[in-house]
Amino acid sequence: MNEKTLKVLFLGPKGTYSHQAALQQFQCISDVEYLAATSIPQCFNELEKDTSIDYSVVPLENSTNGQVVFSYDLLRNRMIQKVLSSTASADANRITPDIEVIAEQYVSITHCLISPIELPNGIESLGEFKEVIIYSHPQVWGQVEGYLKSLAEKFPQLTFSRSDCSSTSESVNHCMRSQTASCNKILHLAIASEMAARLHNAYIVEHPINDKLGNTTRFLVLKRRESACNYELKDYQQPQVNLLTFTTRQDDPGSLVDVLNVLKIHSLNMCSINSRPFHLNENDRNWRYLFFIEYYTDRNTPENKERLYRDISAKSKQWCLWGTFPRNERYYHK
Ligand SMILES: O=C(O)C(=O)C[C@]1(C(=O)O)C=C[C@@H](O)C=C1
Repeated sequence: MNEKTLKVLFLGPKGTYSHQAALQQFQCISDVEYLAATSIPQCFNELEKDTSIDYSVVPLENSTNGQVVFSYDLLRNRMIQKVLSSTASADANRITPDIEVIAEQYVSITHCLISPIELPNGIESLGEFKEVIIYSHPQVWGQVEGYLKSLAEKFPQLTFSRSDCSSTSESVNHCMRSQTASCNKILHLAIASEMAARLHNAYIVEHPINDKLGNTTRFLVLKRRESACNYELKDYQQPQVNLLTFTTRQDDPGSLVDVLNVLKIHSLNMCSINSRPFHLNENDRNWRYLFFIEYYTDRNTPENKERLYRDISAKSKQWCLWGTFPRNERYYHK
């Protein structure tokens, strides 16, 4: 039982997909205060700085357009900072980050084309304008590419432009404010969720407009490693997912395979691999990569965790385990 109100940070304002992920994650808890951050970096920074915040929910990847690079790079930067500041220890290659991943969440993405004003003929009303400016979060463009192309083909006389906002829900705010300040030949639209349209009293022109039905975004739930907060989702019925990042001895042939082979030796099944470029400092050379892998563990594997970690230390240059958390059953939904 939690005695205090849980404080949960998400990319705001209310009505973002991150907000939906946070609501899904903590729906079983009655006393939760949801706090809106203004950017993904703030979701990390505030959690680290403000010890009154218990959890933070951040997007990690989308089933249509892949990595949310903002989040990957914020994790990467934290590992690199630790590499630079860590002093020699018994296991010098192992880095322990200040934040930890405790859960994952999946939100089904149904994008809507949203207007601040009522359009009497729906989408056909666009023909009455000279210019249309569409606002959204940068991650969204790659999820609606086909739809925006067909819109431009349908209205060849119209000038379309795109403008990035800090989140989808913020883009609804933005188009409402811009429409009020704009001439009546320009229409300001947003791409966001139905919830965002409802919360801002805006009008849905068309939906769903994402190119792929079943489009889903995966979120991570973070906490400070030291935090004593005892809300935990230990679901041992599900396989446990381990998120690990590492750098390799890049000039040694086979150095990546050597790390991955450790999983094979310990009978561990890898379920994802990604990479991001990194520089240890400004003089560091280009084209170095930090790898993100996820692998499953359960009650029986690995037989010897300490041995696994020793083997990873021996084969990688630096590595860190961000967390071990249950596979969310929404992972399997289409
Ligand atoms: O802007 C939002 O609504 C968010 O929660 C962020 C975010 C993301 O960064 O991936 C989440 C889901 C959608 O794919 C688009 C944007």
